Amino acid sequence: CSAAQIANVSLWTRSPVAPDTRSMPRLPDVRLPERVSVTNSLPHEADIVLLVVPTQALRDTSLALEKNLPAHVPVITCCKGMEQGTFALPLEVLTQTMPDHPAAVLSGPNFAIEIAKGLPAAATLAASDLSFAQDLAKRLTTPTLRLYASNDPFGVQMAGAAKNVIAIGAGITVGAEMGENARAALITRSLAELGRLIETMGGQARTIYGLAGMGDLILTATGPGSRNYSLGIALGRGESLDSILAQRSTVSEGVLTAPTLQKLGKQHGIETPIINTITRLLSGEVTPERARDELLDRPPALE
Ligand SMILES: NC(=O)C1=CN([C@@H]2O[C@H](COP(=O)(O)OP(=O)(O)OC[C@H]3O[C@@H](n4cnc5c(N)ncnc54)[C@H](O)[C@@H]3O)[C@@H](O)[C@H]2O)C=CC1
Ligand SMILES: O=C(CO)COP(=O)(O)O
Repeated sequence: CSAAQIANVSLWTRSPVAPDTRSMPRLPDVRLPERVSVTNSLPHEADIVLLVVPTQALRDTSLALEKNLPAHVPVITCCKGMEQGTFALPLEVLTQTMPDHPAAVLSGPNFAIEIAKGLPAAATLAASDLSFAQDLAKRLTTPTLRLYASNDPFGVQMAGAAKNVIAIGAGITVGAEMGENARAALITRSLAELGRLIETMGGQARTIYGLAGMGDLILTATGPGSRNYSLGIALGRGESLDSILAQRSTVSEGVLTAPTLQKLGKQHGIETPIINTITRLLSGEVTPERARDELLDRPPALE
């Protein structure tokens, strides 16, 4: 059956839902459908669970969920980041916290507000067992959200995490008024860099050209609705990272993912000049102008 036929959706959330308008602070102007019931208790039974919390909260949230949920229930992570300290991708976290649950990842160019409004979109549903991914994709596809199955969960997660870092870089080019050519060059060359990283670490290089890679990059490295991109714009204009973060109540995953990716690249001996530069920009080690000069000054290379 498709999600269009799923009768009951239970939304576990800490956020308040206005009883009269059924709207939430993070999704203003959207009325939750009547078939969505809102709860602040974790579920004891479900057909499928989607975990949508900031990556750094995934371990605690999934541990709490594991205590409640029977082992057969599939869990899908929608997180786009890497755990600080452990370098774990979301599915690795779930393998440790919910080892008896079949798990998958959902990722793609999907601003939550547009999905909630029922605007058309597509995404990738990935699991190492392709038939499991295909089954979940079929069950969660709706008339407005088309899901494609993939057997490269590693590549999909790396792409989803890394695109947030690149979106910050793209925002910086805009905030620092470097022009649209610079943003296009940064996005395009980042695809080569991320493809290298994914392939060397055991994923499929072509995943970077799919919805979770290029698709999400096109969205978040150009769309003002992206928190990572808008954070980059503010940084490029000269605001400090601390002051930008102090004004925000929701997560901008790229800030913590950048140094983690940089370390991973180094560990695996992979050249990641764009990720390294964005990491140094975030830590205040270089100015946008210096970063621009360093990237342009690199030795000649084949495309
Ligand atoms: N917002 C979007 O358009 C999309 C977000 N994502 C990804 O989904 C994940 C969550 O993103 P958002 O929902 O936008 O983030 P958010 O910052 O709005 O937080 C989501 C929910 O997690 C809860 N939360 C925050 N910290 C928590 C903690 N320590 N313990 C338990 N719950 C906690 C919040 O109360 C909120 O209800 C991120 O990895 C993001 O990259 C993926 C696709 C689209
Ligand atoms: O991942 C997203 C859309 O696909 C959301 O991007 P931001 O976290 O940058 O807002």
